[in-house]
Amino acid sequence: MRLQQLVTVVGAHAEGEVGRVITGGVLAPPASSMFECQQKIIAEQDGLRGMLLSDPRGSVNAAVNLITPPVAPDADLGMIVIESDHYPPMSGSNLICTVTVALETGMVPMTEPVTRLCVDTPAGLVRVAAECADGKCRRVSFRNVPAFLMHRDAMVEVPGLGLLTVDVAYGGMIYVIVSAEALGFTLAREEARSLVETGERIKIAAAEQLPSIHPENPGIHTINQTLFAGPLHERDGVKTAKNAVVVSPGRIDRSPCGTGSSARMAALHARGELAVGERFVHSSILDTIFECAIEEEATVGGHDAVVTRVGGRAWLTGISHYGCDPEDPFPTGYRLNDSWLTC
Ligand SMILES: O=C(O)[C@H]1NCC[C@@H]1O
Repeated sequence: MRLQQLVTVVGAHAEGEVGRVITGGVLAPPASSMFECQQKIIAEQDGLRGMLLSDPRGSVNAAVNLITPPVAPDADLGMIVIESDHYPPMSGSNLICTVTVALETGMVPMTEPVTRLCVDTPAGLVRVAAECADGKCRRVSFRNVPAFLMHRDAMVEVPGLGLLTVDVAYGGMIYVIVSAEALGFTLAREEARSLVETGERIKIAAAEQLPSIHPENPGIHTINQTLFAGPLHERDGVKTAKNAVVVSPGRIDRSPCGTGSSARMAALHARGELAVGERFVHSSILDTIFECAIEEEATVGGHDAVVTRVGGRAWLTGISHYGCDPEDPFPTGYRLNDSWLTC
């Protein structure tokens, strides 16, 4: 066996969404912030994304996360999220996987019944409470970076769909939020392919027509995911909604989407539909749930914002070692769009 770089990856999923975690074989570059660390990885080590998230070693249906030393002095670990087409500043399902893997493999000491950690991400510091028992991390909840609306009731012309009314909100990455009902979707599993095709079209049109830049970090810009929002219901006194987020190049987030949940809460709060302290149960296309709430109001670059908490569970699925034979013709992988849809 001749492998040029041996990368150790622990498999995990959060409420159905695969978020693998690199625990060895990759050194993060030195940087003065996690955002700079992310930018250096994009510039210098992007081959890792191709190698781990494309055929023949991986798949576009997963994300991988690199655990790094933190840059901020009061953080416990750093996290760089690598998705198939994008490096998001933050990701809820990936954070839940990363924390669960870090605790269950002993990279970070576990304290029962609750381990409190601060994770340094390109979006900022995220404080985490991990409920642990008998060596198992049972639930991870995190206080996300502030979420806010960037465009409210904006109009987007989408080829084949006409003029749509959408919101754009930031929850750790930038979402175009569209009513699922208005487009005839119930968010059932059988709709996955059609949701992906429609969602990618909406994302491309909205990204072009609704420029969106984070007011405090202009490096965070451009809509990169579509969130189909199901109707808000109240069940047993608790606000709840289903959603489906389309992750490029074209698949549905299997989890309820942590950053999308924060973005949705910002939009609901702006309309007076979700108050500070009120519970919000967000469910996925698989009917798995994230328990959410708005903890407090905030402001970001003059925008009204909310600080949200999102919680869910993750499970480890295995440990793999990946590498590349020096004669392998596909060192950074390849893609064929037979397994997803491209517009
Ligand atoms: O939970 C989240 O925030 C995400 N899950 C996959 C797509 C987003 O990164």
